[in-house]
Amino acid sequence: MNDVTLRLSGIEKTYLPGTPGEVRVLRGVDLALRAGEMVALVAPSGAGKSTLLHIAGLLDVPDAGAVEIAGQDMTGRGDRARTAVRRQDVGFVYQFHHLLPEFTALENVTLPQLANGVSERAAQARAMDLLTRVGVAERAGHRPAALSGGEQQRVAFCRALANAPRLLLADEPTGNLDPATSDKVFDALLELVRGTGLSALIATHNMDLADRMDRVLRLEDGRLTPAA
Ligand SMILES: Nc1ncnc2c1ncn2[C@@H]1O[C@H](COP(=O)(O)OP(=O)(O)OP(=O)(O)O)[C@@H](O)[C@H]1O
Repeated sequence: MNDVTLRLSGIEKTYLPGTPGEVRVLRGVDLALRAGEMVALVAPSGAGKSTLLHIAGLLDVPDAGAVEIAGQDMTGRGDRARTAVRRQDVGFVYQFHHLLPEFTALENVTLPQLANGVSERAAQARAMDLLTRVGVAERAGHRPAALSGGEQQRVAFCRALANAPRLLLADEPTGNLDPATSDKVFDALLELVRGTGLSALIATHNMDLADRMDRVLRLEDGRLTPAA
């Protein structure tokens, strides 16, 4: 079905199988994320949300089950195909910004586009547009160290969306910010996402943010269930 951006079917993952340290993290995870849908992922610490986001974003492979992105079944696909789909269709944001420290905000949002073959002029124009929409245009020439935590995360969102991916995966994207800043940074994300048809799976401990998304799913005992 074309309106499903991310489909996970029967995903299983065990670390250190067959050893005393064995951890069965995912035990049959199913998910269908529709185009334009924003879903919150809540989970107790250590429940496996990072593992799940890495598998969904093609950074890791499951032991069993299938990952489909924009209708493409990635099962058994080689590194090149996985990297190509990841670069084009997936954007990541983490708790800490992971921006390149020696480059300005504008360059951090421009560079991923150049890697995808966009001309420098077009890439810079798109980067400025994204930075403007999240309210950090006047900081475009600054390096990450000269930005506040909230500004750094705004730039990180712009970078994640620079190549207009279909899927955004975020792991506690406002987790290191105070509640008021966290709220504003989340507003900035909604501003970027609105009307684009982008689907997002956003892990958060913040239930106020979770409740602002279309659905809330809980990862517990290796499975996803709708949160009460
Ligand atoms: N490479 C690994 N080898 C062995 N065990 C691992 C590995 N990666 C993760 N684990 C274990 O798997 C479980 C899930 O890890 P994961 O990082 O996915 O959890 P999480 O829900 O993101 O946790 P947190 O919210 O604390 O960041 C944890 O018990 C962790 O210790």
